Amino acid sequence: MTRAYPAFTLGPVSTTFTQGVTALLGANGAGKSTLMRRIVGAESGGGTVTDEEGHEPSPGYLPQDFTAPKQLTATDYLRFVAWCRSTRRRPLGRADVGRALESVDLTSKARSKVGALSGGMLRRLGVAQALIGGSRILVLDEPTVGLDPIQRGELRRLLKVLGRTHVVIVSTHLSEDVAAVAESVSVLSGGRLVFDGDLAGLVQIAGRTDVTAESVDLAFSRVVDSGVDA
Ligand SMILES: Nc1ncnc2c1ncn2[C@@H]1O[C@H](COP(=O)(O)OP(=O)(O)OP(=O)(O)O)[C@@H](O)[C@H]1O
Repeated sequence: MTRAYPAFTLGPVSTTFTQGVTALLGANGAGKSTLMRRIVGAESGGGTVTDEEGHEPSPGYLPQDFTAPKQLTATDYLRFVAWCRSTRRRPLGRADVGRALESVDLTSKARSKVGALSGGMLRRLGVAQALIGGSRILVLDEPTVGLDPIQRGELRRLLKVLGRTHVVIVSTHLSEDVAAVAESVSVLSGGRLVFDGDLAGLVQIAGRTDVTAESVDLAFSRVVDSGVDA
């Protein structure tokens, strides 16, 4: 797929995402959010995105600038999301909201106002809204950014759990996130895919077998410097 802005071009990017967590790694401005918006259909451009049956998917999406109305309770907000995503064939309601809150470990905050949630909880609420509708594909744009180490740890654990049942595509520029949660990595540089494979294959590029933030950093620098398309 492609997307051209006046001063930036994404792609052509051709890749396949599978069940588990794939980290989309890249420096600021590498094109991660643009690629994610193309995947979820929030941005037009060249090429197509299809699921395994060849249909256009409707992934659950956590945008980078996720917010929710502060005066609503977590439940009321999610019920509104469920109502928006309901179709005649598939009405969504109370049970779907309950399941989404449980999945992100926010059941105890169901009646709390959005404005009273911590940054980490708000981000988990963002993941909960992405789960409403039951898509197997989750596209999460920098879900750990701005969180403190404890909140980041909680979110990483959540991503790992979701990766057991979903195709989770998560963008980050933190090599710690990649080392902690990803099975696969797609590295973007200047709008081009310069690595696409499993985490062990990425660190091998730096001559390493250990998966740590340091080995990921080293390999990331190598693939970005080489600039060879994946
Ligand atoms: N709507 C737009 N119109 C014009 N240019 C855009 C638009 N959106 C993004 N860009 C440009 O495309 C490039 C890639 O942006 P993008 O937000 O996809 O990168 P990113 O890797 O997600 O960066 P970050 O990590 O900082 O969020 C940037 O140079 C940005 O200025």
